Amino acid sequence: KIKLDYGPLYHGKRQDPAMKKWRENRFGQFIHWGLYSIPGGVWEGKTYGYAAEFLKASAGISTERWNGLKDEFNPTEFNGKEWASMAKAMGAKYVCLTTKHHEGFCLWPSKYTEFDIENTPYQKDLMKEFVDAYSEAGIDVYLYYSVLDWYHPDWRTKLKTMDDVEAFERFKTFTQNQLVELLERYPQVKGLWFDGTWDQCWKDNGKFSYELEVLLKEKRPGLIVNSRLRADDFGKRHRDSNGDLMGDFESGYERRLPDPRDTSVTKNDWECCMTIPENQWGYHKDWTLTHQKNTNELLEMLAQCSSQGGNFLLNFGPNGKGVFRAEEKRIAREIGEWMKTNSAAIYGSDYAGLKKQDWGYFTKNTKSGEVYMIVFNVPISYQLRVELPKHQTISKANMVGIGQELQLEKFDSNETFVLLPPKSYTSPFVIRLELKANKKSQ
Ligand SMILES: Cc1ccc([C@@H]2N[C@@H](C)[C@@H](O)[C@H]2O)cc1
Repeated sequence: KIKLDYGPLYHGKRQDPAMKKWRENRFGQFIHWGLYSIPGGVWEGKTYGYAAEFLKASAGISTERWNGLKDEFNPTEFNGKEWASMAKAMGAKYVCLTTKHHEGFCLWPSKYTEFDIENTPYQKDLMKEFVDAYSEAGIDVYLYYSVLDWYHPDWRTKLKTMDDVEAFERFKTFTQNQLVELLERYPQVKGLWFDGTWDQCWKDNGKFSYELEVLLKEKRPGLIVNSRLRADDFGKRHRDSNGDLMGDFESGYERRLPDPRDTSVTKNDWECCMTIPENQWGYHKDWTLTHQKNTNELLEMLAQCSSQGGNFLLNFGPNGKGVFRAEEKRIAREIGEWMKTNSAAIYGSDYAGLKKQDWGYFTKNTKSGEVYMIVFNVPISYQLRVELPKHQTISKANMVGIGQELQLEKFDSNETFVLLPPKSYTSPFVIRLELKANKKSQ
């Protein structure tokens, strides 16, 4: 092992109540909202297909023109309670909102910059309304914060000269001040979701990132931070120079999932963040440009994450007025419908320690020990062939919701056919299993 002064604060999975709640939550809502939400990927009549939150770059917009968007930011239709009730109905147990994305615009009134909500026609502390509404709805609030800041004069991607180093020292102080300010202004916040830490400037500041994690966790005991905050002594990120995770959960799965058979991911807590279109985090006016994931596709991702001991953070991008798209509202409603019947297989679930098979995903409820099959692929034989470890067999199988008991047919020493009534299955369903030890004699 390489000796590190600025590696992880601890090893393994945290077992304190705050982290256990994070783990039980399993399903969260990501929200990207900022000045980029106003143009929505269209500039001077031209539509740009790349991620809408990068429109400044894709359309080659000058900094002053882009920053001028703050004088148009007036989300009069924003209603925190409405947002929170949509998320509640969807079944999200936590939410993560962009307080400041790479553009540097702050959705809260910050003492440390004038590029914030206070200096817009809207003026009000939108973040407070948001945090209060979601907290009152019983949804844990996390805050996304981009270290990368296109607006701030002291931001540097790499530190080439002494001038750069001095500027970046000021930038580090600014960053720390803003983060402490967020924790002080919004005491309900459970954690911070860092982004924009891939540049050399940050890799050269592993010590600072370590001290920042210590400081923030002292300020807010139980605070949860993602793996993107940290760099180690040698500039390694997410995992240190020994391959050990830094931060409280691995957050490198962005718009992608691990291989469903990869059991190594179960060693740490981890989260996949996902867009509904192929690659739009901020609001984009035209979702027809790329594939839009449908509800069953998203439910499969949620099920896979739970089956491998990870969380699923599904992104929504409200427009500049604070309104979600019709597609997003429909998907939220449809996911919520499914969760009403099947959430026992998701909330409080974890890796079941069973082999992944083609019909779908196993999960296990850590409290009850209940084992579930979340089925996405019904074979044309209508027989689910279920393989368990040698010493285990299925004694009972019930469809969750309707409760119907399914016929079982033992096969070989450790396989069971679960027989499905032959009919059309148009959405994923959950089977609750009762397992029993195999009699040694057979
Ligand atoms: C190359 C690249 C940089 C930043 C991102 C940001 N991370 C996601 C979580 C979004 O915030 C996206 O804008 C995506 C791709």
